[in-house]
Amino acid sequence: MWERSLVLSAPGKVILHGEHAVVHGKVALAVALNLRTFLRLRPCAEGKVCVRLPGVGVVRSWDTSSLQALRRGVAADFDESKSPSVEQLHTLKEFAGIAAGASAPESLATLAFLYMCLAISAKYGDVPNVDILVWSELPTGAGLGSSAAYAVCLAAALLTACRAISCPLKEGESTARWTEEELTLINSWAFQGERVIHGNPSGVDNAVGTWGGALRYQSGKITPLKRVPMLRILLTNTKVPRSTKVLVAGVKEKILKFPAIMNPVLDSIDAISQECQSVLEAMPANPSPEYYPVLEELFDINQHHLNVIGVGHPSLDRLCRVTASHGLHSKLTGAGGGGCGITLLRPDTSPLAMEAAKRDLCACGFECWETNIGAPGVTLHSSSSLNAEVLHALSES
Ligand SMILES: Nc1ncnc2c1ncn2[C@@H]1O[C@H](COP(=O)(O)OP(=O)(O)OP(=O)(O)O)[C@@H](O)[C@H]1O
Ligand SMILES: C[C@@](O)(CCO)CC(=O)[O-]
Ligand SMILES: [Mg+2]
Repeated sequence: MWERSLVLSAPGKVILHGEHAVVHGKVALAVALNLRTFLRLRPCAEGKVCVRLPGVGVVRSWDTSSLQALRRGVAADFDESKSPSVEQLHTLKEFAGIAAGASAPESLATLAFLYMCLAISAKYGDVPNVDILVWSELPTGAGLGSSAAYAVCLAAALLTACRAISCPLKEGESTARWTEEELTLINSWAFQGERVIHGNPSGVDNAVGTWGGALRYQSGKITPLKRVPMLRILLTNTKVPRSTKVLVAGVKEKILKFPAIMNPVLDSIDAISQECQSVLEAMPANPSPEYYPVLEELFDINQHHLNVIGVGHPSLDRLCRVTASHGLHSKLTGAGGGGCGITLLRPDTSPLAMEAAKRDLCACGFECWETNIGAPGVTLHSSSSLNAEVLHALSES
């Protein structure tokens, strides 16, 4: 029986370099964003599991006993190292009334919840009677890792409710984080949730959502960057919807069709990530403008490569043209095909030039904002540490 009320959160991410190539074993550099997904976990007294996901319009509840029965029917061998099987997902879809090929946000979010709830509780005990509310500052499906932040929050909440990990927030503390070992477990289960949503994720997004900061990621190996300078980044959401799952599948198809053409492009993206890492680690904390031409050129080259592998979009071309007219360099971030782009701001970019660029981007119907990067990973919060907007969103019942 779960008795406490908890709030936890995980950050979204920005990929500086290496999106898509990272799915094929290349290096990616990613940083946590100061926009987060929040989850409130409360006991649900009447033998029920309740889930509210206002971001994707889901309000569902199930009897705990029916989930226990479903769990026995799906398979007993759930593990954080095992991918969800086609048969398991098929059974869960039938149970939740989700059509076979459904890929709508609410269907994927419900399926990921059901899978993680059954799999985690099968490994660590009974399905807990919990009431879960998820609210996010992140736009959904825009390249900022909303699926991973959601999966990391679910993994942390469900593992805590099943007592597979501790509840480290002490009386009087405003925030707390889990141990490295517990974070590793949260990350592994979040990866399974990402698999339900994405099909074939690399794991970079859930790693950043779990550990935060700035990371180099390659084939499951997570290395925090030695030193990250204060980078100013303008984030622009083109608001063109797209699905990471579809884009990742499209790149795979292109590689299979033209291996001799596509593999060198992926190798070049890998080299860009490595070059960028060397430059970042050599930069002082408050870098002077002379470091920027290389970073800008790497943005330009990678943006061309991402177009070559088929994940560009006319809206992203426009974003790059608009910022270039103000002397600024941009690339898409995340899966592409629309969604968000990032623009590197130089220390000597004048406030006037930035305002002019923002005005022109907004005139295209885009939304933009300057971001802080390197936010903390998954975190437990006391209610008193939450700002008014988050408290308001989480007090909806
Ligand atoms: N706040 C949320 N509540 C419930 N489900 C969410 C939430 N945020 C994201 N999701 C799930 O994640 C899906 C979006 O994932 P997708 O990977 O396509 O985009 P993204 O993670 O925002 O971008 P990227 O993977 O390129 O960084 C949604 O369709 C939904 O199923
Ligand atoms: C496109 C991709 O590389 C990043 C999505 O944020 C997919 C992944 O790594 O899982
Ligand atoms: Mg995603």
